[in-house]
Amino acid sequence: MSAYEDTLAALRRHREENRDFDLRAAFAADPERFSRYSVASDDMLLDYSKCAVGDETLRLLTDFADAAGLAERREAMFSGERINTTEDRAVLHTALRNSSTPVMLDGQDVMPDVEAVLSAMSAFAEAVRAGDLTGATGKRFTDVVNIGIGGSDLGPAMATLALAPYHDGPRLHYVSNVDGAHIADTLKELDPETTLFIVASKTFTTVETMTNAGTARTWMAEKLGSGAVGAHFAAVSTALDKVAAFGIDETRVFGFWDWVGGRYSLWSAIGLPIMIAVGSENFRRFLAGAEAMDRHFREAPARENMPVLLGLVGFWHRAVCAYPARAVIPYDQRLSRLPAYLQQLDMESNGKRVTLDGDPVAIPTGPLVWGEPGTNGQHAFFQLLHQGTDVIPVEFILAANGHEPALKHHHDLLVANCLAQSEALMKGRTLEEATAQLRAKGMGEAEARALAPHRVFPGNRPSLTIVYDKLDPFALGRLIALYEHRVFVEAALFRINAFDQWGVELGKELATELLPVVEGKKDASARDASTSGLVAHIRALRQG
Ligand SMILES: O=P(O)(O)OC[C@H]1O[C@](O)(CO)[C@@H](O)[C@@H]1O
Repeated sequence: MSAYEDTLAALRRHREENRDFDLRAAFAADPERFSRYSVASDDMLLDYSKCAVGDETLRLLTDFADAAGLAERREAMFSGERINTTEDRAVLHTALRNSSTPVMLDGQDVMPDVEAVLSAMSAFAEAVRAGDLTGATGKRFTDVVNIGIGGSDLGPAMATLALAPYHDGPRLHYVSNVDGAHIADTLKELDPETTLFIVASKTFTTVETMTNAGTARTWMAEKLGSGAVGAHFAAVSTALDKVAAFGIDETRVFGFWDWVGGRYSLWSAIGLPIMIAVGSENFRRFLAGAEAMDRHFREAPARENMPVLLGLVGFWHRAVCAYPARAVIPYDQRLSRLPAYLQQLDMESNGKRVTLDGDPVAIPTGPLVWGEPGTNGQHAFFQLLHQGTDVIPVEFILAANGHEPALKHHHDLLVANCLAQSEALMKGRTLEEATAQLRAKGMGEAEARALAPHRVFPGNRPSLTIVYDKLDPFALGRLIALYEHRVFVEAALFRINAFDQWGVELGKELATELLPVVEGKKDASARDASTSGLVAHIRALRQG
């Protein structure tokens, strides 16, 4: 057996031997449990003491990380090796927020290009913000519409909302869905004279984005004349030839590189709408936060390293405890798009079924990631987290301070609720406690015994909590980079390639084949019975 298989077997044995691990007992036995199983860097704290791990678990997990070659793989990423082997690409999103050393790729420093694009973005963004760059009729831009999908949408959309207190530029809108409702509802609110479109697509071939961009171009031409269109469009892409073919002037095109994965691209020119919203200085602070996390990830020893610990605990829950999902619950309304963003980051990266060598994986890989902000989630799905039959580890994210000092009582309630949920998941409520509570309310013995089982919480359910001072641009950059690196750590332990996404291809190919069938230009008889039955039903409804 290899060291990897050996340590995995040891981890599984350890899990079996500790099946009855009880968090309540662990806290009762060890007053130091919180300080032992939490780690801080500046104002950011990661508390994983409410997860069923101990020193031996962490020793085995770090041995496993060594056997999986985590440290070597991390170094390979930072130093520009082509670790995305199925696409033969380097993975260098960390270079986009690097402010110090040269970053070499194939013998060349990529930093001058990175800096040049950042400067061009800043000049463009600041001109839009100041009203120096205007639409065709000379009016300043009041609204910016980003047209993109996946990594060309979710990151900027999430960050724009997260940084709302810093948003002093034009209004931002995000159109992603090919459903015409999305662009129609957006355009309804807009004045073409004061609207700027950014077409954001790494490949500039994505059908949703190209369709929406075409519709936006037609709308603009119909409203202001075709000569006006150029002044109202900019683009972000790695495929500069395709942008030129679409007709966007090269002075309004911001490039990036194939070594930036779509879901890791909000630090690149894909972040242009964020910069227009909050200004280039705040965008630089956002990058600086990510860079601080990069340094921490690269340098801190495993037991003090937040992304490593988050990844080890995530791996423990998924691959050893076999929990199918994890919930990410930001107690921050402005992080309400974070779960959707993390779904792409995590599930498109680690939803893989073969190893780097192409062999079927022997362990479960990336979990289902989902969530909603607290406290809203409490009134929706927390019932299942507390009393459902599956154990779903929860990740709470919380700022100590809000941006509304006049509404401090709201923030106090928010914090109390967040802490209450992790306490409730851990402590639960026994049958005896539930029965006693009902008796104390004056309920008769028979009724109390009948109702008490419904009020039992098993408890002993794992959660971890990330706390920081305030959600400012630096803190957001650090938080996103923390999650990026956690995904990296888990991928290294799963021994999969986190940087390709072949699983999205088949559906795209079939959609291309099905379009003429839906349009009625081709008959559906060659499809399976279900698909052709659905096509027939839809056609009948369309004719009726
Ligand atoms: O930026 P593009 O090339 O339009 O791609 C959008 C998204 O589509 C995907 O390729 C998946 O279909 C994502 O990885 C990517 O972020």
